[in-house]
Amino acid sequence: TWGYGNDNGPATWVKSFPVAAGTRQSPIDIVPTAAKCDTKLTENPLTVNYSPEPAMELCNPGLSVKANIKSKSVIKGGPLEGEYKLEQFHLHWGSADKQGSEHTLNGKMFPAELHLVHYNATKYSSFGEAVDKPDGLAVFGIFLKISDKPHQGLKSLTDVLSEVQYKDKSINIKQEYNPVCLLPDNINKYWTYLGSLTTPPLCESVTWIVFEEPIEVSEDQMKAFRALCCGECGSAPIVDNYRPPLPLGNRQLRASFQ
Ligand SMILES: CC(C)NC[C@H](O)COc1ccc(S(N)(=O)=O)cc1
Ligand SMILES: [Zn+2]
Repeated sequence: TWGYGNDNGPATWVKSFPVAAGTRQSPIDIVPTAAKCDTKLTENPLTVNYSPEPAMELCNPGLSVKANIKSKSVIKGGPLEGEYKLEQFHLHWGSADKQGSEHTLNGKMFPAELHLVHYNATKYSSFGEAVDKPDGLAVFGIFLKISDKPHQGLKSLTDVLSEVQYKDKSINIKQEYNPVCLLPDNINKYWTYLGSLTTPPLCESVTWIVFEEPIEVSEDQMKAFRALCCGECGSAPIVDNYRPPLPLGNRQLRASFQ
């Protein structure tokens, strides 16, 4: 099956998923000077209405760590038509701080990138129905950068990652958890473009919203992600689970700010 190794990594995915060679693939390199500032985005602010998730499920599907959301947490506005409902969030990270993010900023990689995955609940009845529709999904991309202080919101997760160290392990976070704690302070500054899932099946169904402001995590929190395993005890660590950027091609990258 697909992965991030030499024999099954991003360059091989096109064999089983021909859309990998499509015209609206993700991630991309974000070049702020090439983005068009669109006042329609500022006039129609992005609004986030997340709710606390009681007993949030955290799992290790083998190539990342993922939290599944049951509560009604929704977003709308900005580039979006209709209301999009939060389905799950997960991360991509590197084996070292110099790499790990999927989107890059003027060619620079961040140590990690957080994805909050939403589906168009106005038009579709489930994530599974929305996942392959051109207006099906909206994903928040949030860069992580290293600071000497741990990220308090992520701490509830990084403190228990050892309990989902192995593939197919899952736990419930006891304390109720509101994913709003993962967002940067300023969500009014973002870039947006039409793209895809960054892993197979690579569906061209995502309106990407990548925030300019990173969230700050500690080196110890990065080490906790890097201690997760791809399989059972003794298997390789989950690291460098990122797809390198694809060409923007004819797409317009829009900015919500000057
Ligand atoms: C075909 C469906 C039902 N299964 C899809 C599978 O869950 C993968 O879903 C996803 C969801 C989000 C992303 S990303 N990195 O672009 O945010 C990638 C794959
Ligand atoms: Zn992702």
